[in-house]
Amino acid sequence: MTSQAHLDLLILPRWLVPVEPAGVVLSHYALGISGDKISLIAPREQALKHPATQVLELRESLLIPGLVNAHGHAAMSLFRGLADDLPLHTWLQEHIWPAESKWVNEHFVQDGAELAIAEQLLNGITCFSDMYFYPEILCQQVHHSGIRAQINMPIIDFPMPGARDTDEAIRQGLSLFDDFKHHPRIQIGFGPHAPYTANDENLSKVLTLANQLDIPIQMHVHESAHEVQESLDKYGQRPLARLAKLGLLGPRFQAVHMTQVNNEDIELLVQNNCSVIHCPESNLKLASGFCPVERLWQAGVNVAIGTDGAASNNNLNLLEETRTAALLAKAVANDASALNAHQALRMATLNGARALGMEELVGSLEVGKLADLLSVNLSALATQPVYDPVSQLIYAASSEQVEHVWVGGKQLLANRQLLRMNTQEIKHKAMFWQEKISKTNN
Ligand SMILES: CSC[C@H]1O[C@@H](n2cnc3c(O)ncnc32)[C@H](O)[C@@H]1O
Ligand SMILES: [Zn+2]
Repeated sequence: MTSQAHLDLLILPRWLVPVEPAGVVLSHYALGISGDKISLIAPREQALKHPATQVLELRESLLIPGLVNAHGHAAMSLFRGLADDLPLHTWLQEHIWPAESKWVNEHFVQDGAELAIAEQLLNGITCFSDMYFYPEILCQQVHHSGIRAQINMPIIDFPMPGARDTDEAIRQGLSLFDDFKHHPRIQIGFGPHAPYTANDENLSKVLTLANQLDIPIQMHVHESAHEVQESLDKYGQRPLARLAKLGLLGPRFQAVHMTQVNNEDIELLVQNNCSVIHCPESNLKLASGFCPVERLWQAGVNVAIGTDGAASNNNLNLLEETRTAALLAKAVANDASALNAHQALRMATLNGARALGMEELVGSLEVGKLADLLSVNLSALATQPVYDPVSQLIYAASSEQVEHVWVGGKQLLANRQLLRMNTQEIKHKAMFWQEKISKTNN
């Protein structure tokens, strides 16, 4: 587990959980970073023989791969708390879509994305996937903040902020791809919103281009029973079966939500090697339904975790989301052994990276992978004593215990301080939007 490169940083945590191999907890190991990559994982005493520019001793901390938030709508953080306690369709059609058509512009997306990126870094998220209007603005924010992201070009059958129609949105997606195809931390994908907002013709166009460019497709699918019934009435098919017939399903297809799942759906997901992105808190809050995580996992489907937007969650806290996923999986499967703590951590890291097509780059602590990682300080009373640090992380820790975060070897959070972002400024901008939106909404 070593290479001969000079170490820019040697981290000495109390525990190191690489995630791959599965279930391993290394005690008194060290991790070395050279440039943007992990170049050493070795027992502490052996690692200390390597010269390093900087050595960081973390006596009571756990080092893990960066958390991957596999689905969200970053800019919607500015709508956090605007419309609560509503079912999905009322929330979306009577509150969120009207608010978006009124408020969403480049400035909104810039300020909302900044707020979301800061919150995500504070919560140990090193990579996120997003689907929202003005994706070019989000790309700029990702570039400046240092975080990693997959940014999916939104496609929807009606006019949306920033694009008059689908053809314009697709053209913008192609130019975004051109602008960012060599960026070290940004990957572009397509984000057709949902089966009920994308017609066959537009989906076929997206598919052709995604195949040509070899880029992913992320879509809300089977989020509610209502969606499935509407599709049966209109097309005589469940949405997933319709997407399969159109040829959309494949290893680059990310089905977000999947709360309505029968055996034929599982068969389609397995045959096509699709990923499912589970958003338990959004599904609970909007009363959308329950994703059968254990059945999917047992069938061999790659299941990752997403927060969804802060307007339906209402935070971007992947550690909390993972805990909810672990607890909910047990209740849904009626089996306390479903989704154990180690599997839950894998879902929040390596499975997320795999869903986004980044498995070769990030998602686990392995020599040669990019140095996307975080330390969690387990010294708090709430995480004592430590029999198994992964159990403490998933079932007991708060994200306030996330202490340091690195993306591509660059430290972005140090002792809970954001190094490249100004939290006061971000807060003031959020308050400005809240005042502006409240004034006309009341
Ligand atoms: C095409 S940009 C994204 C679009 O999706 C909306 N949205 C946010 N959360 C959800 C959800 O859980 N289901 C369906 N649509 C959602 C968002 O408001 C944008 O309009
Ligand atoms: Zn969503």
